[in-house]
Amino acid sequence: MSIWRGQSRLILASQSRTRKMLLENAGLDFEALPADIDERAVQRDSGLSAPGEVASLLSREKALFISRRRHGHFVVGADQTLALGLRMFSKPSGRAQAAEQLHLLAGQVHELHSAVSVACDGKILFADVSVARMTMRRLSAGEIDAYLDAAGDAVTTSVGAYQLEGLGVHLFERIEGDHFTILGLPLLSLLAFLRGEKLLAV
Ligand SMILES: Nc1nc2c(ncn2[C@@H]2O[C@H](COP(=O)(O)OP(=O)(O)OP(=O)(O)O)[C@@H](O)[C@H]2O)c(=O)[nH]1
Repeated sequence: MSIWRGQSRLILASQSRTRKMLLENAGLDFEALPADIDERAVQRDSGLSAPGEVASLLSREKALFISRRRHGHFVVGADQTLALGLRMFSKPSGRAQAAEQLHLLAGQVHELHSAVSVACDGKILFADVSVARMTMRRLSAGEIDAYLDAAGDAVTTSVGAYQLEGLGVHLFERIEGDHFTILGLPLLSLLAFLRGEKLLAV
C-alpha cells in the first residue's frame, strides 16, 4: 500500500540507489529518472563555491531538468557535497582516490551538506539544505587499507567513500546531524512539504 496520494506519480530525479531506498522505505510510489546535467559545468557557470549553496543549486537543477520534461509531476532533486574546511570532495573514482580522501579526512571534522528540491512544471516549489558534522577517527594507512579491502567498490558511490549505515561506521568517533542528511537526502523536511501539499496519506 503506497502512502502517495498525488494524482500523478512522484518522480525522483536521481540514479542514487540510496535515495531510491530511502523513498521506497518511506512507502512512496515513484519513478526514478536520472537528471542528465553536467554538474561541474552548472557549478562553474554559477560562480558558487559554498558547499551548501552548490548542493542546493544542483538539487534544484536536477529537479527542474526532469520537471520540464514530465509536466504535471512533482519531481524531487537532491545533491550532497562534502567539505573539509574550504576544500570540497567528490565521489572517489576508485580505490586510490578513496584512500587519498580518507587519509585527508582522518582525524578531522568534515561537513556533509545535503540539499533537496521539489519542482513541478519547471517551477521550484520547495528547497531545503541540511548539514551534518562528521568527526572521523585518526586512521593509519593500514587501517584505511583494511577498510577499503572490506568495503570494496561501494566506496565509489558515496561522496565521502563511506556508507555510514554499513562499514563506514568504523571510521567515526562522533556524528552530529540528521541520519538522512548523512545518507544524502533531507527526508524529514521533504516529507513535511509533501504532507503540507496533501500528497501523503500519513
Ligand atoms: N548509503 C549511503 N549513501 C551515502 C552516504 N553518504 C553519501 N551517500 C550517497 O553519496 C551520493 C552523493 O553523491 P551525489 O552527487 O549527491 O548523488 P549521486 O549519487 O551522483 O546521484 P544523483 O542524485 O543522480 O546525482 C548519494 O547517492 C548519497 O546518497 C552514506 O552514508 N550511506
